[in-house]
Amino acid sequence: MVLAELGGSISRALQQMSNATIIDEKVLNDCLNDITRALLQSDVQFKLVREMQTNIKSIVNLEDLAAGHNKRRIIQQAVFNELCKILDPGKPSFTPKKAKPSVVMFVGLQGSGKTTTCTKYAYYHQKKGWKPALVCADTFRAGAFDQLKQNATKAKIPFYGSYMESDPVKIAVEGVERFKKENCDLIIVDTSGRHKQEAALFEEMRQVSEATKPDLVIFVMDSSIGQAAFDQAQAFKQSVAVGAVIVTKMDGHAKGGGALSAVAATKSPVIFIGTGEHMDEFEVFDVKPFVSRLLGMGDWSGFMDKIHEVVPMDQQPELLQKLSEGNFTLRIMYEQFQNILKMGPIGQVFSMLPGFSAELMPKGREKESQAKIKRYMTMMDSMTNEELDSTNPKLMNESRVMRIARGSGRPVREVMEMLEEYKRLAKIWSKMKGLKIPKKGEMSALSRNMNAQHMSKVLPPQMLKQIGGMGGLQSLMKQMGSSKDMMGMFGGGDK
Ligand SMILES: Nc1nc2c(ncn2[C@@H]2O[C@H](COP(=O)(O)OP(=O)(O)OP(=O)(O)O)[C@@H](O)[C@H]2O)c(=O)[nH]1
Repeated sequence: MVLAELGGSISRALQQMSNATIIDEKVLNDCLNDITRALLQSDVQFKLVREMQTNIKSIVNLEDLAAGHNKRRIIQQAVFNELCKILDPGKPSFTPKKAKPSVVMFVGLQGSGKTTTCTKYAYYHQKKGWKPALVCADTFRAGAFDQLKQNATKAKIPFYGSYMESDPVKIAVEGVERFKKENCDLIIVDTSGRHKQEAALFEEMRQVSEATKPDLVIFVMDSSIGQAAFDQAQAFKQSVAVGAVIVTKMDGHAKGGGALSAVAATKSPVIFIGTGEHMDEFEVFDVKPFVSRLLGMGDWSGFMDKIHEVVPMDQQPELLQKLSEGNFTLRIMYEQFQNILKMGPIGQVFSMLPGFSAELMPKGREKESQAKIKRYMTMMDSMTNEELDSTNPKLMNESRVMRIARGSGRPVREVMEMLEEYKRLAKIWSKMKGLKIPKKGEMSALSRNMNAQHMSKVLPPQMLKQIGGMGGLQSLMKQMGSSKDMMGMFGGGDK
């Protein structure tokens, strides 16, 4: 996401300043001007940037800098604090409680990603043991109900809506009542959008809100709207009691700075960000780790959380067993691809570690490899169970390859390429053969080394070099304390 570029620009400005032999007012001003420019280019509202610049200048004491204190740290800390201040409205949003019915209403312009986000929000909670339900009160856009129905069905979430009824208030009330009776604890109401802010939209929102009395109204904003973010967020806040913000499409070319403006305009926190079209491309938004990452200061807890979140713990012992027997099948490859996709581009995950920035992965490459993984998965979707579970490379004869190519609509060349990739991975994983499976809490040095060895083959060479080669990787993994977490990244574990 382009916010990484903002982080890079700020880091460069700080670096340039700390390279200067004498820090005088001019050097400090140049540094702050560079930071200001970077923020404006990322669509942070002009007024906010101005305020921030003034605040930093009043906090940073030139004498401290001249006295040889760590200049970079002092300014970085001031920038960190100011960015956190903008993103933290000072009070948390309403948090629904499990097993107690809450109504959450979603509002936003058409195309902001509202309907998709409703389902992502429901799915996120469902995975955590909630009983969510979706109500489609969007009677304005033809096809809105079908879209919600499709998403909800895929995620196995109960839904309510109507093809005949044109009154959104009536549908919203009926849906909320029904799901309250069914003991759902998170009732999500998707409302209509319009292409632009207009009176009819705001009036409809007010009516739905009055009739359903939501515990929380979430404003969904497309991160690519740029400098318009502040005014748009403010307009919604003036019509309904917006209590939280979700910023979508943070994976795209959006500059993302609009998130800061939306918080300032609504005085409500960003609670999640959307990072893709898929159901699980949705991340909890935490101010400090986010800003920390932005400034290249690392986000240790985010890294751990991400890994824990994507690794299906219940699958780990079974998987490790198969690997220790040397059985790396296409199905296992498919499941690992699923993990990688859930985790986000690997470079993005590594950017959460101190000292690693998203710039480490050549820009654009992560997307490319993600798209390739998705293509491979499409081809594997056309395979039979026998093919997916076999460890016999000879099974994949010409006619099978042709059939898979036809079934998935991909060229034969790509199927061959995917099978080559499988062979490459199978070779790497074959090193796990004979690995003694440690009992819970008994992660041995041997398995730790195996992990480091395995990781060294999977990491892009330039990343491995940056870590300090094999030795660096091993000590990094030791520092992380639990090698289980690193194992988990590739689907293994020490259960
Ligand atoms: N890349 C990316 N696309 C997203 C994200 N969230 C939503 N989208 C896409 O944005 C488009 C619009 O999303 P919808 O959910 O239909 O938008 P909406 O705001 O509900 O639109 P209306 O129902 O017409 O008001 C769809 O193609 C979604 O797949 C995201 O986080 N990243």
